[in-house]
Amino acid sequence: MTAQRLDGTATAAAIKDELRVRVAALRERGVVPGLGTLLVGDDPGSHSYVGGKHRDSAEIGVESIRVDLPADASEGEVHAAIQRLNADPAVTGYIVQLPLPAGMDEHAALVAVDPAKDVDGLHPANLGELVLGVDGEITTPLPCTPAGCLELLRRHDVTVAGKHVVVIGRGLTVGRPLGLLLTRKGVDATVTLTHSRTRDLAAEVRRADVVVAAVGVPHLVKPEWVKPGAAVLDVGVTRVGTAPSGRARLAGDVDPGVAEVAGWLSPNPGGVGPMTRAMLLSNVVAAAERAAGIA
Ligand SMILES: Nc1nc(=O)c2c([nH]1)NC[C@@H]1CN(c3ccc(C(=O)N[C@@H](CCC(=O)O)C(=O)O)cc3)C=[N+]21
Repeated sequence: MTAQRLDGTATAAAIKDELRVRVAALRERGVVPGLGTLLVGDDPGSHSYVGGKHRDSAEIGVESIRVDLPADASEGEVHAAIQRLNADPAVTGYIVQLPLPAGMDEHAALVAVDPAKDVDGLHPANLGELVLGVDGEITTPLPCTPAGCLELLRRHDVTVAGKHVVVIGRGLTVGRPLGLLLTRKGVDATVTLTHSRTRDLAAEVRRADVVVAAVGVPHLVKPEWVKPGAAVLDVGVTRVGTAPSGRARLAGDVDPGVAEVAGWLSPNPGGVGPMTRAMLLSNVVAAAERAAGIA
């Protein structure tokens, strides 16, 4: 492997160390931050991610409020749970884990979250700030995975200003908000946002200084597609079977051969996933500070 490793596990640990200090300061003032999760159904990936979020919270002194509903819960039950989380003073912020069971209206669920408690940064009011607040500092929570991608690059001194970033995937949680974030003043990347109808994806990727793959197609990005020295972030993850040990076999969006061509590569697991969780905690701590009147 020639590419340098964009180590999300180590970077997330450093961020958690910083957050632990801020949580201790809040607790000293009698403010106890709490992270809520609402999980509907039994998707194994979702269960694993939600478990990780609560483990991280415990590590830095953030309380956990976990609400799990069965796969056959009604839309009314989901919305009742959202209203309880909105009203619960122990919940500083919470997320509605996606995807919701097939047929359930995800947009309606995201809109029902109190924007002040939306630590996913996915409420339309908060996503709207990414579009409308182009110039100034924004104080609303940023979507966790896009923010995690930028922070992972920043903490490895990989700059994006003036560079060409090709994002693969236009989904709500990663590609679409990442494009908005990258083109903000002060970040200043030039972005190509590609998707399933892009005509020649390989040609787009070849022009990229930075590639972010967030589609959930195993090993989509091939070594021949990558400009030598480019930075590559492998965001997507797909369960591709079960190992003899019983553990899920996971595959990222980036072919392992890319490590021979890229200048920087985020491992998967151990790259953007832990950063997503660190940014979620960062949003919770910032929300608690805002609620306590701390700048
Ligand atoms: N409302 C909402 N917000 C989300 O942020 C959200 C979501 N829904 N739905 C699903 C995706 C996916 N996601 C991940 C978070 C952490 C890891 C993570 O920590 N992964 C570990 C491995 C964990 C494992 O082995 O299962 C790693 O990459 O090293 C992965 C994926 C958040 N998402």
